[in-house]
Amino acid sequence: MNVNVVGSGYVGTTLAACLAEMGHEITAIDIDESVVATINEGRAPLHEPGLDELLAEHVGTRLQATTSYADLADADLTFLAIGTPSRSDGSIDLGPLSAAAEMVGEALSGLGGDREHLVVVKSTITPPGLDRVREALATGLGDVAGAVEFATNPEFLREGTAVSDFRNPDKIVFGTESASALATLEELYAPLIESTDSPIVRTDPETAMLIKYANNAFLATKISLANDLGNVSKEFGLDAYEVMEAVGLDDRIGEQFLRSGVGWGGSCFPKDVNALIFSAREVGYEPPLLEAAVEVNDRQPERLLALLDEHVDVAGERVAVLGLAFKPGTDDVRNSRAIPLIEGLLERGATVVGYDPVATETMREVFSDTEIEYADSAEDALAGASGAVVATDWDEFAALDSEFDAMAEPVVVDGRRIIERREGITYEGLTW
Ligand SMILES: NC(=O)c1ccc[n+]([C@@H]2O[C@H](COP(=O)([O-])OP(=O)(O)OC[C@H]3O[C@@H](n4cnc5c(N)ncnc54)[C@H](O)[C@@H]3O)[C@@H](O)[C@H]2O)c1
Ligand SMILES: O=c1ccn([C@@H]2O[C@H](COP(=O)(O)OP(=O)(O)O[C@H]3O[C@H](CO)[C@@H](O)[C@H](O)[C@H]3O)[C@@H](O)[C@H]2O)c(=O)[nH]1
Repeated sequence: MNVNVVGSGYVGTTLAACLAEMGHEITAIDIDESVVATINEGRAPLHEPGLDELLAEHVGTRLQATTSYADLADADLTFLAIGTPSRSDGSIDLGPLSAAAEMVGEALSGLGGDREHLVVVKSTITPPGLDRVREALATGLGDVAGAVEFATNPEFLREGTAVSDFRNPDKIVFGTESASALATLEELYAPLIESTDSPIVRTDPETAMLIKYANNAFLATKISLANDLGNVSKEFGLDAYEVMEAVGLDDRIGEQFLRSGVGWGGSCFPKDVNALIFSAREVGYEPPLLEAAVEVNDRQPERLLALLDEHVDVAGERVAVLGLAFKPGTDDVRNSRAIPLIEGLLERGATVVGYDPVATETMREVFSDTEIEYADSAEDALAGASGAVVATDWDEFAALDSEFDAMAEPVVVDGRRIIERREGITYEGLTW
């Protein structure tokens, strides 16, 4: 099939590359010229394992990128994979997605005769927000609004494992309004459905999106519950991981997403849980459990820093922050727990030196070189530091050993349970 993917971020680029791998002809559209140029060189515009290889293979044959919407109508369907960032009140900013929907509508307004086109929202957007996108699309389409169908197909991939998650989904959710739209999506995904046997959920566009929000809300709340229980374990002097590993053996609970520590970050959990709370309040419902999940999460960084305070007064001292990305395997620092940790250290008057294997450049957009220092290695970050705080569970941190010997005061506060306890360091963690 001939497919447009509008928006070439983590989701759009992964979708475009994986659909090309499935044999489809893909046009990736982004307003950012540098993103488009990078893709056309056969490289990913962001760090995502496996994506460079896929793009190198398919760009120039089945996949090309452009900033132009001009040829949109030549395709069978158009995905919208535009960001839906949070506003300060927790609601989502529908501006970028609505603007893109209107531009797509305008580009499709030349559709003539009996030609039909399907517009599929891949972005995460609350059910009430979908009407805004429908309206924006209809505004752009003008007279030919009837020739375009609307559907949703929420995405469940994780950053850092986006390509493998896309290739092996736990489920595929189609939110459609007609049998023909459903048939188009099933034809598009047929190679994936056949190769993976993934369950297909067929529903309406709004329910599909609530499934996405409920999924993320459940996972974020599961981690917050693990953190709440982890804090109780710590206060009892017991090992939270030993407890939760055993709890996770219950099939009804499951072993995943029980790792307690400094909390959840990223471009999705904080944004999506807050958007769900905001939308629920708008229709008159206060969701207490979701509010508590956010509150527990917001408190974890300060709990971690309090452990450091017990050992060192960091005012005027150098403190290493190991890990800047919100999780390993990505250069994304959106809502990374490293951010409140760095803010807390700066408030205490510390000189912060951050290190991350891939996320230094993205974190530089949050904290400039005048606010914090950036080191080229964990070893350099630790040298002369009077404390180290671990914000991300990169594998390489598990191998750190003699590097701690160069610290001025070897106090290591582990927010991710990744550092080996060893002689010569004072180890503190939230979980034991
Ligand atoms: N990141 C994830 O892991 C993930 C997973 C599942 C769902 N989602 C959802 O998918 C959506 C996209 O997320 P993302 O992380 O890929 O976003 P992103 O910010 O990485 O990428 C968005 C891209 O859209 C481009 N863009 C903005 N306006 C445009 C326009 N008018 N026309 C063309 N391109 C335009 C931007 O330049 C950017 O490259 C969000 O709603 C998000 O919640 C994200
Ligand atoms: O046991 C755990 C598991 C995760 N985390 C943290 O939770 C955050 C989110 O991790 P993860 O879910 O792996 O990453 P995301 O890429 O944000 O993926 C989530 O958000 C995406 C965007 O909506 C969804 O598509 C995915 O299904 C959903 O897992 C990170 O800060 C992790 O460090 C923990 O603290 N403990």
